[in-house]
Amino acid sequence: MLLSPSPLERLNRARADLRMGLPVVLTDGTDAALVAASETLDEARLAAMRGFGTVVVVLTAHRAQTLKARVYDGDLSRVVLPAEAGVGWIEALADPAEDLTHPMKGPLTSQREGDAGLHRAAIRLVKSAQLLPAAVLVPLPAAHGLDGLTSLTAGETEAPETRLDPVVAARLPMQLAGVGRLHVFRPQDGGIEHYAIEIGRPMRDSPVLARLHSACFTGDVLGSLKCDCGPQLHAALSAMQTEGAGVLLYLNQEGRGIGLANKMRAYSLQDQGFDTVEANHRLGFEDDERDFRLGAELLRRLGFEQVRLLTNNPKKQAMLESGGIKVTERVPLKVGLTEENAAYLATKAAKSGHLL
Ligand SMILES: Nc1nc2c(ncn2[C@@H]2O[C@H](COP(=O)(O)OP(=O)(O)OP(=O)(O)O)[C@@H](O)[C@H]2O)c(=O)[nH]1
Ligand SMILES: [Zn+2]
Repeated sequence: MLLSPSPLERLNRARADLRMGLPVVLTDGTDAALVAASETLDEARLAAMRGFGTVVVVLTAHRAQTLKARVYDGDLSRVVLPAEAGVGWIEALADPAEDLTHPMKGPLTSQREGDAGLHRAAIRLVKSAQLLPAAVLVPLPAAHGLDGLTSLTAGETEAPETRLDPVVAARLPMQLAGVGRLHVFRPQDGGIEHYAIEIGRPMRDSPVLARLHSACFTGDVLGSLKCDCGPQLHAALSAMQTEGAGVLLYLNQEGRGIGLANKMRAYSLQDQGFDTVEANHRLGFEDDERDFRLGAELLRRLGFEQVRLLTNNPKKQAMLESGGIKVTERVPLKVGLTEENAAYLATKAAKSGHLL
């Protein structure tokens, strides 16, 4: 029917459902399962899920290793929910906040038999909802229909490259960069908007000075000393002002794509002595969960094919190039070193390939 939601629309609906604590149905042709996010599931819905059979908590291998749970599926582990365990137990499994003060007790039993395809899709889904990467899953009898719940196939949880549509652009005079134009772009999947700021009147037929800046509420807005984002943002705007032209993409990928709530969880772990990469792993994330295809798509939409990229991150350059944008030059952006962020910057250089 013309009015029914497309796979992409159902994907975005599923993310909203999980954030509300509502389970969704995942299928893969032969099997089906009910999936909820560990972080938002309540006791009543957990009890209803138990009615279908053995419930498992799906953890990423990173998180499972921290908890010493066995990993039989490569990148993830399916931990069986004990009969007496409730949502508090699930939360302790998912959230490392209390790992040191209240270590998980008792051996964790991981499932070994059967296929983990739906479990993998479940992790992908909760991550893309910017929740803790731990899902609660129970197999459903194949023919079981659950009215009103959003249903997706495992394949549909893999977000295709997001198309972005221009919404509006308007003139913006700025302290550091002079007069520019701010463009707002909206992803077709209904996700969060991203911004592009054109400084001056950049030409389309020569490489433009460009910055792809990932949102950092703490650094950009609050002037946090834990990272270098604020000074980098300001230095990029100033460089574009000096040059008379440039384009700054402000991508809403807070916390290298894990969202502010998870970034603050990572900061708590950093206060316990873990570095920025270890903290992401303890939470169950990869070092960097950003999708830089977005930047290439935005530049193309604005008519830019070649850039001189302000960055210290060679991966950004590589991703842009694989997205079809020619990077004629990498322009280093080394500003904002403080006593508080020296270790953070050193870790990025040692573990994430950033150039010092
Ligand atoms: N997960 C996590 N994210 C962080 C932490 N500190 C900063 N961030 C995020 O890291 C991202 C940094 O973005 P950028 O400065 O654009 O990228 P970059 O990889 O540092 O590369 P550059 O172009 O060299 O700056 C932002 O999304 C910040 O919110 C942290 O300790 N943990
Ligand atoms: Zn920052």
